[in-house]
Order: sequence, then C-alpha cells, then structure tokens
Amino acid sequence: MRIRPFSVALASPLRTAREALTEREGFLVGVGADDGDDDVGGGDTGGDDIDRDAPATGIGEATPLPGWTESRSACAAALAEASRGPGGPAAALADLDAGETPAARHGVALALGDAAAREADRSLSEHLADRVARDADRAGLPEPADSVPVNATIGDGSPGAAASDAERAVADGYRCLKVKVGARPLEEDLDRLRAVRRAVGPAIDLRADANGAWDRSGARRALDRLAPLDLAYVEQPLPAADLDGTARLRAETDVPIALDESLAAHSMADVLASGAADALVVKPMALGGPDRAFEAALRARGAGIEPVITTTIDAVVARTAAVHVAGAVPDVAACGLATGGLLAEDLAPDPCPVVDGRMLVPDGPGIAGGAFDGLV
Ligand SMILES: O=C(O)CCC(=O)c1ccccc1C(=O)O
Ligand SMILES: [Mg+2]
Repeated sequence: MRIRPFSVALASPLRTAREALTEREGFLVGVGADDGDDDVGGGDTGGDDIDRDAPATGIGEATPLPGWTESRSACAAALAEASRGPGGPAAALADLDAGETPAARHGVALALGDAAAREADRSLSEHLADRVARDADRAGLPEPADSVPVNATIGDGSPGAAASDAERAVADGYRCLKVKVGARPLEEDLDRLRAVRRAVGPAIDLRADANGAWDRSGARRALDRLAPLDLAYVEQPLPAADLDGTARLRAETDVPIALDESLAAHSMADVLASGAADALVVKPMALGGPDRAFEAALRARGAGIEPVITTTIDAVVARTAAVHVAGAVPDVAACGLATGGLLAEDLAPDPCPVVDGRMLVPDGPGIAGGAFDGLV
C-alpha cells in the first residue's frame, strides 16, 4: 500500500457558518496487484519493499476535514499504521474504525473498491450496486445511472455576489442551488436568499445550509421567515447534537429539513428514527468510505428519508468516487458533488463534466479507468 500526501488550494475561501476553508490536505492511497499477498508490506519498514515502479491497481483518497472526520494527523497515523500491517490492505481495512478515522478508512476502502471493480472490468458504481447491495440484502437494484443531478454550491457572500453566482450557475445548466447561510444576522441572509430567488425565478430548487448555526428560537424564526422563499430544504438548522430540537422544529414548519452534521454526532439508527429529517446528507469521506455511504443512502431511502450524496470538497479521486455512489442510488436527488470548481488546482483533470445540471458518471473500469494512473 502506498500513501502520498497532497495539498490543493481552493480558488477562493468557502465561507460557511463555521469556518472558511482555504485549502484541502489529504493522502492518496494506492494498492498494488500483489497487495493481496500476506507478505507484502510486512515488517517494520513501512512497506518499503513494494516495487515502486509497478502501477497501482487501485487508488483511493483520504482527505480529512476536522468536524466531519478525524484530524489530518490522526488520519496520517491511521494510514501509516494500515500500510505497515502484515495482512495487506484488506486486513488493514478491517482494522480501520469508520467512526474514529473515517477519512483513513475511506482512502483504503476506495483503493480496494477501485482495484476490485477494475479487476471485474466494471465501474465503481456497478461494483457498489452489486456487492454492497447484495451484502445489505438489497439485491435487484436497477443498473446504476450514467449521470446524476447536482446542485451548485454558493458560499456566503453579499446579496449581489450570491445572486450573480446563482445566475451563472443557472446559465451553466444547474436546476438546483445550495446557498450557505447562518454566518450573518437573519435579515442579511434573507436579503441574500431573496436576491437569489429573484435572480433565478421560481422554477429552480433552492437549498440553504446553516451548518448548525442557529439556536432553537433563532431556527424557528428563520424558518418562518424563509417559508415564502419556497426552499427545497434547510440543511442542519440546529447544532449537530440537537436531534430532539430538530424533530420538534420539523413538526412545527412546512419547510423541509435536511441533516448533515447530525450524522457525525448520532448513530444512523438514531437519526433515521428521530423524525427530524426529510433528507439526509451522506458524505462518503465522513462516513468512512463509498461502501458505507452507499449503504447509508439505501438505509435512509428505506426509512423514507431522501439521501443526498455530497463531497467534503475533496480532490478529484474522492469526488469522482462520490459521483459513483450517487450513480448507484436509484433516482437520486440533486447531490452536492459539483465542488471541483471550488478548487484552484487538482490532482488530475476532472473526468465528470457537468452537462445540463447533471454530472456524468464515468464508465470505469473502477473510478475512472486509467485517468488517475501514476498519481500514487
Ligand atoms: O453540498 C454541497 O453542495 C457541497 C458540500 C458542502 O457544502 C460541504 C463541504 C464541506 C464540508 C461541509 C459541507 C456541508 O454540506 O456542510
Ligand atoms: Mg451541510
């Protein structure tokens, strides 16, 4: 198993209610053809005996985002330990805890999933739909889609900036926009959202993501005032921990509610049973891998909650893998996957163009055929 650190800068800071993201640092994970052998990567040399000229047959990405995943140093330590284990990547995967180090597990699970899908000459979404669905006792899913609807992501900015970003996104073909809110007083967010609604008209789906910024009375007030704007949903109106408050809020309003951060603070079972959500944001990097994310999406769907697959502003390898997860979910709602444009640079060209508000799911094999060969 090979681990290569990387860092990519954002084109401009993504301001949310919690922070301003300016750069993403992570690790590429490569597994080789001989990684399945028990003797590879053994000893205390950190896997230095691997032939560095042999191309990786599977690639993964671990890009931690504190708040959603472990820290960068915890991710690095977990990956280093995983690459030293005597059992190779498959054994390492079994040892990685999706709750403790989800990004590290994501990196290894994705590399192994890519390798297995490439070996079987099928795309990662076909691999997920077949293997994960079967393991979750959900055989018989339809063929994965060859494209998925996506939302444009609009950061916190002035009403004018938000409106012109929204106009540009709609001109580019997006039919769904997600606007960050909660960093300012409610009146200012209302001005921004009204400016966006005016700019794009009534036919475009609008989402607002508060990233847990409001308290119970503030959220109640915000939803009452937002109701006339006909939002598709408000994401994480209350802090992650406050499932009870969110369930009560949802019962008191007609504005649909999505949960995101709450999935890191509560078990899937508790979130699904809480009655607090119409939609659930499913981030493969935060859930510990594309396999776990796909399973979570199917569970949510089974509980009548609409799964929305999103990135954590990942580099191209994890972003493309998330597109495959979305492609495997039948008739998936618009997803937050069109985040490549937020980066100033990337590890490789983007294999998923957005056409008419939909992202193409690569044919494979694996994540994107040979598009990432040589990166790790
Ligand atoms: O959903 C999207 O449109 C993009 C993803 C996104 O907003 C996001 C990206 C990184 C961390 C948190 C979030 C979030 O949804 O809150
Ligand atoms: Mg969110």
